Amino acid sequence: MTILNNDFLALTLANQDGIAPFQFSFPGGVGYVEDAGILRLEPTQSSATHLVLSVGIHGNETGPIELVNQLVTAILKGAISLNIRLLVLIGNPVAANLAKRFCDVNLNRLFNGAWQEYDGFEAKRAQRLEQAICDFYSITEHKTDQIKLHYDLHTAIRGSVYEKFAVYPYVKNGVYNKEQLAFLAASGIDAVLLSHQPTTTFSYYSYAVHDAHAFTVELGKVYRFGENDLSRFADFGDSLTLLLEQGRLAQSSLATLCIFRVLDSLVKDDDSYELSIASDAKNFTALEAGYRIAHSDKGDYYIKQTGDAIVFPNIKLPVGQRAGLMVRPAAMSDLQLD
Ligand SMILES: O=C(O)CCC(=O)N[C@@H](CCC(=O)O)C(=O)O
Ligand SMILES: [Zn+2]
Repeated sequence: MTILNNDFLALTLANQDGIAPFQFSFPGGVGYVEDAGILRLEPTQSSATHLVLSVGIHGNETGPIELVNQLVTAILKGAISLNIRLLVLIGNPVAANLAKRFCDVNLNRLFNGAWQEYDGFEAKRAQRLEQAICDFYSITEHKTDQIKLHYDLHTAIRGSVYEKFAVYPYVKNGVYNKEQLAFLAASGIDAVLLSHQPTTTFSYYSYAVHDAHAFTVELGKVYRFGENDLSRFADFGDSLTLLLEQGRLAQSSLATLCIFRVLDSLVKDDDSYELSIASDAKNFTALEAGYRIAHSDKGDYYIKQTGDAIVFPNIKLPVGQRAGLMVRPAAMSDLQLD
């Protein structure tokens, strides 16, 4: 069996509930479709670099899905010669077919085993995706000098002052990887948010459980399939192509990266919860000290310092979930880098 027209996305969307595993060859390696939206590509030459590219963890975030599907097609046709191990995950094909962020529960809150507390499609899917990553990285066990990477690609619901940005999952020693930051800078990323606590996101899972260099990467704003301007992701696509072909991380000066530390996670604590932010206000809009950004019958949240900003404001979610992140600009020179 092969992937018709080398179009892994079409195969995935046509088989959203599952697919019998099959193997095929492509110029330069062997491919394994392991399940719906789960594709492993093994180059002929063994490699110490193990890259996970996940897209569509939120079904309506279609731009990165189209970008990665193009890269996969190019590999399968031989237009990109693959020299590292690659696992491609199209996270939520059911929601993608419905043009929805998720069906039952936000998939990107279910990792690190949190799926065990939920029912429904996404809970099963989070378990399946964790298993796919475990299997993929298992080859690195008892080997030295292995490079485990996971870029979880998203697009944001609103526009952003910094169009492309990354979330650096919480790192327990507070030391950030210079090579990864330089890779993000070279890939057209404008800003990086340093998380302040462990979470149940996909990128945090890969960092915490597998010790991978893992990031949530926001490549712009949400659009429907066919409406994305992929030229806006060209820098990221070029960096990925270099990595796939040569196993090298593109590098640029860190000077172009704006750094933000996450101060607080705003949590929707009651049905009465409101955020005082215009529906068209962009992520990273700076706010004045003392401004009441959140209010509910249970309490308020006031901006602590002028210049603090909100990212991912959203109250269309269940009580108990994250309604936004409060962030504060930081200087790159204040970061501990290795
Ligand atoms: O624009 C929004 O409000 C959400 C965009 C999105 O899906 N972001 C991720 C970030 C994950 C992280 O914090 O690492 C999410 O909310 O799951
Ligand atoms: Zn997302």
